[in-house]
Amino acid sequence: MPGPYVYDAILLTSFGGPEGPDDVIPFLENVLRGKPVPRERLLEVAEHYQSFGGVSPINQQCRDLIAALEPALKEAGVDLPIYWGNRNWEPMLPDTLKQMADDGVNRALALVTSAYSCYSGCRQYREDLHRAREAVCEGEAEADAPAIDKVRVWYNHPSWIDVNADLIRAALDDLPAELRDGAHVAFTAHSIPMSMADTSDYARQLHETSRLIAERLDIPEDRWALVYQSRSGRPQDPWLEPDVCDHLEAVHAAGVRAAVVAPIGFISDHMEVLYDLDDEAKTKAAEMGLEFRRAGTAGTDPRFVAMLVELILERLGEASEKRAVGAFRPNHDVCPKNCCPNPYRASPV
Ligand SMILES: CC1=C(CCC(=O)O)c2cc3nc(cc4[nH]c(cc5[nH]c(cc1n2)c(C)c5CCC(=O)O)c(CCC(=O)O)c4C)C(CCC(=O)O)=C3C
Ligand SMILES: [Fe+2]
Repeated sequence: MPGPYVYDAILLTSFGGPEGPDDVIPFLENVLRGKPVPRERLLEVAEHYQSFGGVSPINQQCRDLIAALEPALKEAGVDLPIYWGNRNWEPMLPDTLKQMADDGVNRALALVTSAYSCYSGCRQYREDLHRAREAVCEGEAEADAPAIDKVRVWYNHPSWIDVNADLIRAALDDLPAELRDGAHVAFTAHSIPMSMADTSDYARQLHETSRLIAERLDIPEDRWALVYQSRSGRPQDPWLEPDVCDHLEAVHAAGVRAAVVAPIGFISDHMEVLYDLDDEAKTKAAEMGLEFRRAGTAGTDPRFVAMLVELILERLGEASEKRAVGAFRPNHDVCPKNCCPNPYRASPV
């Protein structure tokens, strides 16, 4: 077996989702605990999940990703176990960390399923990991819980650009030939409150990813835009805009006849993609007579999986370089103190 490495396990760290109708409300209560989000919004989103039988696609997507990652890691000569823990639903991170501690894991590398930096996608996961370690120790010496580092965000990794560009190309090619050349591309990501956006690189990174993909596909600046979806929170709190549906209405009014919506903010077809895009945005486009295609997500695309292996190899000291394209350097491995601050309260990490 190769090694020994600094790490003795990989930890897929994700959001979690309900796996049946009875899970939906407790899951949403976990997501929104302590968050300034009205109960009406919770109940509205519960209906989105219930319309899919109360089952979120995300947990199966995590299982599929692990099934793809395991052989790819072995192929690269890395024989490390992959554990899996979530923020909001089983398997919950404290249970996973307990298992890891029982198995004798000393130091693990967390693969967080978020390509961009903000409190939700970065520090909140680090807080979750911190609390999970505390739960494992339960008053005993903290040394009993595995130490955990996190891989860098990959918004500007060449493979992330390649995979998403190909998915968008396929959606464009699926449009009627006479509409293809004038088609508009709307890159979308989860909206976040301005209080979170102003203190992170989220919008800057998303813009860079969008720009790099548009450049790759030869889409001129006036034919693409970065927009947001799935706004939550209180109506009076400002969130990142424009909303994808408002944007589709605006480009349609300006004469656009076909649009591709590309959910670059998500690594797989999460509930937000299935509901807010495949249902809401698509319906809106149909009402207006706008030809609409939704580009796919990375999922278990072999190039995406290979990129994740590469990010792991970087941290094992086995990659020849840290690859990044465009105007910015590869993002940091270790988050500085002021990285993605908690906009709601003081952070324990
Ligand atoms: C930036 C970001 C990502 C991308 C980075 C990452 O992947 O982490 C993301 C991913 C996801 N968000 C998800 C689900 C939800 N997000 C919610 C609420 C919120 N998301 C926020 C931001 C983000 N969310 C924010 C600022 C809120 C408001 C409350 C708060 O400040 O935390 C709510 C509550 C209901 C609502 O209000 O919409 C739900 C159910 C799922 C699972 C989907 C599935 O089941 O397939 C995934 C992958
Ligand atoms: Fe979310």
